[in-house]
Amino acid sequence: MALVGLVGWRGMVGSVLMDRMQAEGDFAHFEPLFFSTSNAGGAAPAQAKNETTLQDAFNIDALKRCDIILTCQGGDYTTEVYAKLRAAGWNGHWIDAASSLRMKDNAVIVLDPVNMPVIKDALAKGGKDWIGGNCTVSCMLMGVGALYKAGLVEWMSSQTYQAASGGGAQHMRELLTQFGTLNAEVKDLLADPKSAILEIDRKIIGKQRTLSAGETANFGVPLGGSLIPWIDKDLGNGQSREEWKGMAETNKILGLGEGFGSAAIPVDGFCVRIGAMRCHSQALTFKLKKDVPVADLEAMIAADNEWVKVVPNTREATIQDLTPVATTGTLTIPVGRIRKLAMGPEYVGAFTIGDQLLWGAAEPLRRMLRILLDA
Ligand SMILES: NC(=O)C1=CN([C@@H]2O[C@H](COP(=O)(O)OP(=O)(O)OC[C@H]3O[C@@H](n4cnc5c(N)ncnc54)[C@H](OP(=O)(O)O)[C@@H]3O)[C@@H](O)[C@H]2O)C=CC1
Ligand SMILES: N[C@@H](CC(=O)OP(=O)(O)O)C(=O)O
Repeated sequence: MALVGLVGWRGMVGSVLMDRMQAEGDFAHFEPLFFSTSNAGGAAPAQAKNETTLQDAFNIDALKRCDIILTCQGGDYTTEVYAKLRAAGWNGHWIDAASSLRMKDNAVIVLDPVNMPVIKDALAKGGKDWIGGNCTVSCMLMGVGALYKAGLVEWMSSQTYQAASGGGAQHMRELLTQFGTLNAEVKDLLADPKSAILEIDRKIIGKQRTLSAGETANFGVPLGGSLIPWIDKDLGNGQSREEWKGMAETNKILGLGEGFGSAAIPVDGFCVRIGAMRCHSQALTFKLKKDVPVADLEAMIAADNEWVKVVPNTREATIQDLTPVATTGTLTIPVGRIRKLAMGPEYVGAFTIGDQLLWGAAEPLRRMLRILLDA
């Protein structure tokens, strides 16, 4: 039975992964070896079989024992360990949630319902590095990948509404703390139905502008009752790194662009942090290569995979089924608001949502592990 090293299993992404692996019976297919960066020698979780002690996640000899390593520990860990491990002669499979290795030539961005042919091709050529995609990109392609697969997309623009969880657990806590502080500021006024709304508004903006450093330590500015139109690093060319990933990763996942000897499809837009908990939403604008009826587009999207769900473009269906609240904790990828735009018959709009800890992070990794184990 393959020995699979699990690193980062108790973090937020790792915990979602462990839950999914448990639910799918994955542990029956391998011998797990649990690692820790902070508690080597401690007790491994209940899923451990023969190896019940936590291994040191920085111990190259311990890591070298594994046939496969799956890490959700983060980019700093990958940067510190991966090269040393390969330099020490380890030739196993490396599955990783972090972005560090994604754009390396020998790495495949894994999203098998969308790019199984790319994965199979790399496997046949001896590929060993399998990296999860950026959460917005993975969720978007799970929703509207059908249009790309059909070769219909001339370009796409995405405007994202990204949840606090994308920053990590502390960001989710900070958002809720801010909401609590704001509510407390106007609690008495809210309880009085005769109080003036502009007085409430004045007190809220006053509080938002004077939140303590501790209450904005993670986002840097207030997010509760506001938004932040910048995610990840400043690339210095007007684009954020999160926005850059949209085109770079979409094309790499699909096996398009320079590295594959074909033209890349332009993808660009703005990435915005909003006060949702763990679902990333996106408003998409497509320029299609030809005029395709909306009903045909809906049918193609609906038939693409078992998780995508076309939401009828009506008010009632949209507000019920096309929200982060409806989507959180599920593998369903709703796609709605599909309609022709005023710019012309080739211009199509759509809105899609995904749980960024499931399809956005843990699920593609879990599935890649099963692909390797079942090969
Ligand atoms: N958050 C996200 O939305 C996404 C994250 N990713 C990638 O996954 C990586 C991990 O993200 P995420 O899971 O959010 O990170 P977390 O901060 O939740 O967990 C990372 C590690 O922190 C350590 N840790 C320290 N204190 C605690 C604690 N109280 N509870 C749990 N773990 C603790 C654990 O390591 P140990 O057990 O060794 O101490 C854990 O594996 C990211 O850096 C990123 O590269 C990818 C896609 C989306
Ligand atoms: N940057 C994403 C989360 C993430 O971890 O992305 P990546 O895996 O591309 O670093 C967000 O903040 O919503």
